[in-house]
Amino acid sequence: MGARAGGGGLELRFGSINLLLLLIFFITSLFLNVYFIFFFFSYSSVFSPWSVPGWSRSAAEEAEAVAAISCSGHGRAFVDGVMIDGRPSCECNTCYHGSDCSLHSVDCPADADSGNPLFLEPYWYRHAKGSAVVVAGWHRMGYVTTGENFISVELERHIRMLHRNVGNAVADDRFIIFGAGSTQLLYALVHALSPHNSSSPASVVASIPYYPVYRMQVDLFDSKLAEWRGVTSNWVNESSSSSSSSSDGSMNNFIEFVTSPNNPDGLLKHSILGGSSVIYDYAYYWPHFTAIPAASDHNVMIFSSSKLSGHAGSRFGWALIKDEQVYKKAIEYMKLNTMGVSRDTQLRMLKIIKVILAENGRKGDIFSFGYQTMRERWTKLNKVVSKSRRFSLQTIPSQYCNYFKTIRGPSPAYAWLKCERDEDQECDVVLKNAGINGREGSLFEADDRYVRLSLVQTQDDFDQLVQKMDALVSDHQSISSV
Ligand SMILES: Cc1ncc(COP(=O)(O)O)c(C=O)c1O
Repeated sequence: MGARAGGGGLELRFGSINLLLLLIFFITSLFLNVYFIFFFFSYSSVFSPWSVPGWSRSAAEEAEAVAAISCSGHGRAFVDGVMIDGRPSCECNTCYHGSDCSLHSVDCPADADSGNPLFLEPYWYRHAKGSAVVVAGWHRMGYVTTGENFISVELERHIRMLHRNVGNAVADDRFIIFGAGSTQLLYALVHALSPHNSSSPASVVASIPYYPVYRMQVDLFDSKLAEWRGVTSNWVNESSSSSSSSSDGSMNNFIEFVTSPNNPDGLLKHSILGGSSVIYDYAYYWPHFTAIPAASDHNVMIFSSSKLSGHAGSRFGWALIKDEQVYKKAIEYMKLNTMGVSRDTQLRMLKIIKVILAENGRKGDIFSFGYQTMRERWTKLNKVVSKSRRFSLQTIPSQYCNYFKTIRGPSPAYAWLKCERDEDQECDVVLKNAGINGREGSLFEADDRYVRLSLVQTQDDFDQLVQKMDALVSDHQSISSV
């Protein structure tokens, strides 16, 4: 009995060991199964990594945490900002400082110099949700994208739609190229329009006052294909007579830049030479800055997101081109120069243009917002400047706008201020002494009695400009009344 009982105890012991082994085997197998299933879903080529939910969550959380950093309404923090105390620091507007941009320097000069289009920043704050883009680590790592010549098919389609909706340019049945800002396209098109089989270079010209980068690029690249020849009006007779007289095509090779509305004076401009090689720079041909009298339909038209949406930092521009040969030469230039525009930029611009299109025509769309902001600024500055006869501003006529379907007043990107007194030969010095930094007329090959004042920067920049201008004008009034 005892022996049997002992044998039964042994059996029981073996039974428990078996059970334990079984349990260990079961747990190990469970663990391995979970591990392999996880591995399979995470790294298998059948199920891509983006099928793992929540992979963008930490990036979104990081972006939202940085957006929540308070910079007192006088600055902003960015995810890639300089880190201080473990978080990105505030980047303050001009004349504001301190860790949260709350301190204002009264003696600081107003910055009306640059064309930095931050007047549109508040619009994008309002549309933060719709305009956010998630860029995965593996997003379009290769050189290619959906279309030929490194161009996104969808972005191209949306750009054409945008022109159709705004009515500022004929974009259908036109070739399109993208550039790293319109800056890159300016010279790409000079190159493309230059006759490659002529014995002498094309003459590149523009009308005073003109955007100086045209001249600077032609001079810098110093190509045997194109040469800067200065002011368009000097060549009117030459270009019309030369076309018949020259056998090698030397003097009729004019490339004329036309900026409309013009930087710096905001006026709508047309070609003077009337040739076929005219580059229409339409960086500002959007309802924020001008009435849109008609859809333009020229051979070469350049646009820029910098002044359309305010995303100057994304460096994106495009050109609409009628002639296939010109297009091919421009594409060749772009291929050798940068192999197209950053695919990350194209992704971001697609989203931005989608938001613009979705809002298009609604109350508060980007064009209404842009026009209202620029119109208010222009009206305010005019009121201050008109208090004294020492200064004057350019006159821009009110005009019917096909976009707003009404006659609208001027809302230029820049004030082209003139010092009217004989002794104020250098207007920018007069302004500098009053704490206003503008851009002197001679930079645009105009008289130094003129200064360009930027109206497209932050509201803080504009407020400081108006305040300093008011003080200058009031000062002059009190002196002249003594
Ligand atoms: C008339 C004009 N064209 C072109 C540009 C270049 O713009 P972006 O290279 O930012 O597109 C500017 C910039 O201010 C401009 O004023």
